[in-house]
Amino acid sequence: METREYDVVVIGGGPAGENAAQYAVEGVEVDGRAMSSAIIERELLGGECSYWACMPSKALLRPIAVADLTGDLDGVSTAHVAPKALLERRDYWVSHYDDAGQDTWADGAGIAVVRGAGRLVGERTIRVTSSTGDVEVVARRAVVIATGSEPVVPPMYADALPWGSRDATGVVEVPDRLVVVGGGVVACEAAIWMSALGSDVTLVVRDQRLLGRTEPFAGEAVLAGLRERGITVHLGTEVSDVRRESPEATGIGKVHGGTVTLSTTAGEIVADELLLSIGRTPRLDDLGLDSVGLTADDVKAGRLPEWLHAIGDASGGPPLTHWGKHQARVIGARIAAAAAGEVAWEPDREAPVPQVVFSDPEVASVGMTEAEARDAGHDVVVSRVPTSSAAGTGLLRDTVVGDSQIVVDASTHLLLGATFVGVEAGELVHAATVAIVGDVPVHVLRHAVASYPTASELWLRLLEELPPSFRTPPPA
Ligand SMILES: Cc1cc2nc3c(=O)[nH]c(=O)nc-3n(C[C@H](O)[C@H](O)[C@H](O)COP(=O)(O)OP(=O)(O)OC[C@H]3O[C@@H](n4cnc5c(N)ncnc54)[C@H](O)[C@@H]3O)c2cc1C
Ligand SMILES: NC(=O)c1ccc[n+]([C@@H]2O[C@H](COP(=O)([O-])OP(=O)(O)OC[C@H]3O[C@@H](n4cnc5c(N)ncnc54)[C@H](O)[C@@H]3O)[C@@H](O)[C@H]2O)c1
Repeated sequence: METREYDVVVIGGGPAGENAAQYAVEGVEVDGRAMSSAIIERELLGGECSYWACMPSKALLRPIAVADLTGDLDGVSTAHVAPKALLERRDYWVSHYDDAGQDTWADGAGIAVVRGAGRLVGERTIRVTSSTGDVEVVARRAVVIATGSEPVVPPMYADALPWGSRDATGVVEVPDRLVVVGGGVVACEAAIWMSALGSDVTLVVRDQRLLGRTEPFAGEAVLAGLRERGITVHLGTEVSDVRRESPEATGIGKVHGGTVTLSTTAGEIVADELLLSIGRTPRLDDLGLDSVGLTADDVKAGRLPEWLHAIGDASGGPPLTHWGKHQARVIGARIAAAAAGEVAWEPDREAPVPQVVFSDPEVASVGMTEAEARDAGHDVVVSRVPTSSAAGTGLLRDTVVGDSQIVVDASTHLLLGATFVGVEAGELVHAATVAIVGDVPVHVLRHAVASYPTASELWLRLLEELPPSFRTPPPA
């Protein structure tokens, strides 16, 4: 069998893996020789994010948001979604499911791409299996696991061949009636584009609220937004049985057989397709972890030998592209520094994780919710204002919905968390991320002047709503 050797070998070419392969070796020379890296990829280079997750979902949601906006702005004619053109836009943004562009990028960055499924067979050694035969790939210095995650499908659902997120983002046949199980991020985003494409959408949510990890007021605003679109949402509803007439694996985005019937605590729900979106789990099976004496739990807990690293969804951390890419930069710098006999500089604590949900209204958050901050023992002060309450936000639409909130530590005046709901939420949250990472107390943040009339002036409103004692440093 052919053996190839590189300094760094990354299993999985999603956004996390690609960044790790680049950062671990870029500009690094050891013993007068440039460091080398390889990515092992069994599907499309670019990963879930590029073809079946972030890119297609956002490509579908943006025109819908723009059409909605024109319906809510005097002085402009209302635009309407054109389903065929919307799917063509999706196809453009996923490069028609062709990864030639990513191949060109890897080539330009000097990263080797080994096609096939990678499996550890010993320390720093990976067997890559493909239709053209097996190759052994050896890492001189480090192996990075970046194999992503896959949707959770409990046995009760498996025989019905439900849609997963790949089917929703890759939709080809629009079912007349779509039932979505789950009330998280995928459900709240996919319900919007499936409804805009013409499906009659029903959400079945086990919890009493949507987007359970965010502030309750955010989930309430998204619930109202979905219902306003004519989407039915059953909260606090358990599914006890799933039946489907003639299930058939017809392919991604096509209807997978006959009528689906769900028995639920809200009654029987009949639909033409079922989208199951109840979370994802790290993809660590079939990776040969046992060959090096490890289990999936070791990977998720970070109990790894010094030559092995895990990043992105596979690491069990927050399953978000930007977080995986951040981990890749940190791990990449560690590998590069170690090769040079140095230790990479890192801040003394982990960065807060921001997330933007591209629902309607949009929800963006970073750091702790109020409840999480109190549970962690902080004495907190909270400021919440309507997102419409700055001139800059008010001007953006005729109807600005949602609230925005900051959570502040009462003794240090440091920001612990922030949540924005509504227009420009995804852009407004970055200032909060910067303030948290930079330890900027709110009495200093007041002096970061936002231009009038921009959405960022909402920060002024949030800071003004804090008690006056938060305008000067806390007593020593
Ligand atoms: C519908 C949807 C929308 C999303 N939208 C957003 C968003 O807007 N913003 C955001 O931040 N996040 C979003 N996410 C999450 C985001 O997609 C993931 O966090 C991200 O893709 C994780 O990147 P990764 O590199 O860790 O893994 P992946 O992107 O899953 O890539 C892993 C790669 O590893 C390959 N692989 C796996 N096993 C092997 C093996 N044994 N050998 C070789 N190759 C292997 C796979 O083929 C894949 O290409 C979304 C997720 C979904 C489902
Ligand atoms: N804009 C974005 O950043 C974005 C968009 C889509 C997905 N994602 C990522 O993808 C991940 C997966 O998304 P998701 O929506 O599948 O998961 P999620 O964790 O966001 O939501 C899962 C939902 O399913 C429910 N649930 C869990 N187990 C259940 C069960 N057995 N029966 C019924 N309901 C159950 C939960 O209560 C929750 O409502 C997210 O964690 C997110 O990080 C991010």
